[in-house]
Amino acid sequence: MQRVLVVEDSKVVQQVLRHLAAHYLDVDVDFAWSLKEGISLIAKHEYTLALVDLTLPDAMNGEVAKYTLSKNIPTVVLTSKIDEYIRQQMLELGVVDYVVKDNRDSYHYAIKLVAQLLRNHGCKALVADDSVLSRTLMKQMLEKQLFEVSDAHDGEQALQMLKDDPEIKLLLTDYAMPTMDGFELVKAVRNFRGRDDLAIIGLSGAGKHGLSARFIKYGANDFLTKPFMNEEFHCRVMQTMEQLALIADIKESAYRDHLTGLYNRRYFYQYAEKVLKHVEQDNVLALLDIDFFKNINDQFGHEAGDQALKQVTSFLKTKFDDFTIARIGGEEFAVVLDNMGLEKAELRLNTFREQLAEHAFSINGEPYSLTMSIGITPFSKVSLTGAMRLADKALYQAKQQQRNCVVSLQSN
Ligand SMILES: Nc1nc2c(ncn2[C@@H]2O[C@H](COP(=O)(O)OP(=O)(O)OP(=O)(O)O)[C@@H](O)[C@H]2O)c(=O)[nH]1
Repeated sequence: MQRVLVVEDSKVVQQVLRHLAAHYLDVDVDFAWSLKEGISLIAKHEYTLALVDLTLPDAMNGEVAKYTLSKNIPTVVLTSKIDEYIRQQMLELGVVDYVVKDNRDSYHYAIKLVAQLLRNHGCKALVADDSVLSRTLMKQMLEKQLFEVSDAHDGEQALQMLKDDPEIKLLLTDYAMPTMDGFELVKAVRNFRGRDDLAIIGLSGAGKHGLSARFIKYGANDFLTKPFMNEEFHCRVMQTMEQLALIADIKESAYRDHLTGLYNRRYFYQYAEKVLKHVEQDNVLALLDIDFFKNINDQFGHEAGDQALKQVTSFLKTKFDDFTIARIGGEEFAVVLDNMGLEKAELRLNTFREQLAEHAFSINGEPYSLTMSIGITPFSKVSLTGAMRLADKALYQAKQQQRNCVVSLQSN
């Protein structure tokens, strides 16, 4: 679990940071007022990252940053003033970045920077450059931003590494390289890794006009001219990774059902097609539908119906957390039980059905019981449309029988 330490002596600033951290950071955050308090927290916990004020009443000369860095905690510094001397001092210390506290947005920027660094943590990056010096420098800079970095000495090697490791999320590539230059590399990589999946930043020496535009046309997200300032490198990488994260968020929300947070019908169809294509083993498709759900809406109102749907979702999640669950209709859910034969799946779903019927749900604070009818079918050998048709037919039969039962159907 990631953990962040914030050391800030101003009451107002700490309050603002607490508020922003609660909103943007999904990790444990500890706050300290002084170097002394910071030291005692560091003795107790392991920190992924520290955000510290450069001057504190008991540490006027950046001692807090020196201390966190000496404990190998990547550190972002907050400073109320900046000049070339302070800047150099901080770069020499090895801080990840500094944020000047000169306007209201500074704190917002600082916390968003921490959020991005936490996302970088363990994320894989690749540097492709034929110059050892340049490669080593960029590797170090990326490592400071918490990436897990590997490097390649030319385009061909980089391409192979990207083919072998789909977990690489950032590529920094020089233009001039033997065997395959930066343009060829970007073009080749974009054939199998989209902009939403891999961020690319192109690099080249100064004075090569037009390279930036060509890099971007071939599919790079951004461009840097060498030599670059530490801060420029840092900002470009951060911004590019932030865009990648935003796209991932948009994609994720397009695949989620707003009310329950489960996957939606669109995701379910794409996922199920993938399972069909790639998995040889037995899979079972189950369609689960709440019985007489309309009664809840009619009796207690739509809001209460929504609450019931959320409660059923939580119940489903506790019982099928190893499997993909989707809400594919109003009160209809689908579960793919992959790697499970029909008999075992039927047993498991029957147990679930009994447990659900005995569970005390709550509507407007009053206990309420629910049941579900379930239709299941194996679907390794039939098409998804065929499987959906069969599972739907089985569910219909379950509704026609006594409800609160599992019906299984197989294709001939
Ligand atoms: N509150 C709420 N109700 C929904 C939502 N989506 C669908 N419904 C309601 O779910 C009810 C489904 O009713 P029916 O199709 O008659 O099914 P049922 O009452 O569960 O009866 P059986 O399925 O035959 O057991 C309708 O009243 C819909 O308005 C939703 O997101 N929230």
